[in-house]
Amino acid sequence: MVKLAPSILSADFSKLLEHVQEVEAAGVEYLHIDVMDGHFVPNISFGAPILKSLKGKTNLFMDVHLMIENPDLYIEDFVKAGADLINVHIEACPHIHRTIQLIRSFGVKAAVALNPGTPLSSIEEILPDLDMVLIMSVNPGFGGQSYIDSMTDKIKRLKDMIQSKGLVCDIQVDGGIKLDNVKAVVDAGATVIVAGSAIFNTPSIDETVKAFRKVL
Ligand SMILES: O=C(CO)[C@@H](O)[C@H](O)COP(=O)(O)O
Repeated sequence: MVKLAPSILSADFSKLLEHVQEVEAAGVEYLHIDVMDGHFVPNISFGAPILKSLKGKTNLFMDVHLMIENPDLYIEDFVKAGADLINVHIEACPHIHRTIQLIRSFGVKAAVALNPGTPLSSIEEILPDLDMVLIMSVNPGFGGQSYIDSMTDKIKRLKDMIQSKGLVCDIQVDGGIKLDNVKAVVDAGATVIVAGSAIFNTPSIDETVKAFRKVL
């Protein structure tokens, strides 16, 4: 089954717990935590204390997307704060094998994200060590951008790469996903869908999640 991962970047932070409880009650599987440092991406979001504040208040799987430089320095903090999966950008990790081992040493799942302009070949060697690959379908930094159409073919090629190696690895897609394009993204091979503005900037989170579920 395709999993849904609402990105709290688009939530109203003054009602964060309420919003998290709403998406959980609506039946999503993951909570996508977008961490931005103002260096790797041109925006600052929040750090581990926000994740820690949700610890014990939700049973959602905590999917932490680190859009930061030097992620190795912060991985332990995010695990202690409640991360179930840590996702680092290949562009921010010169020693990606070591970074993946570091993530695994804390007993959580490991994923790597690729910016739209980064080729799939950059993760070929590390693919057997990953639980998930994130294809960014917008340039990271902001919610509410438009899906880059050429990413659909990239998702298909990643699916072929995973299958040809006989691996089991989730494909997450993030950026510009709406009710009207999510089916094409899933048909291409996505198994985990991130949606921020499409879920949180709607009159009814519950109805929107149900509408996504109907398409997935
Ligand atoms: O990581 C990012 C942006 O950098 C995403 O997770 C966005 O937050 C998704 O938002 P929408 O495009 O769905 O509004």
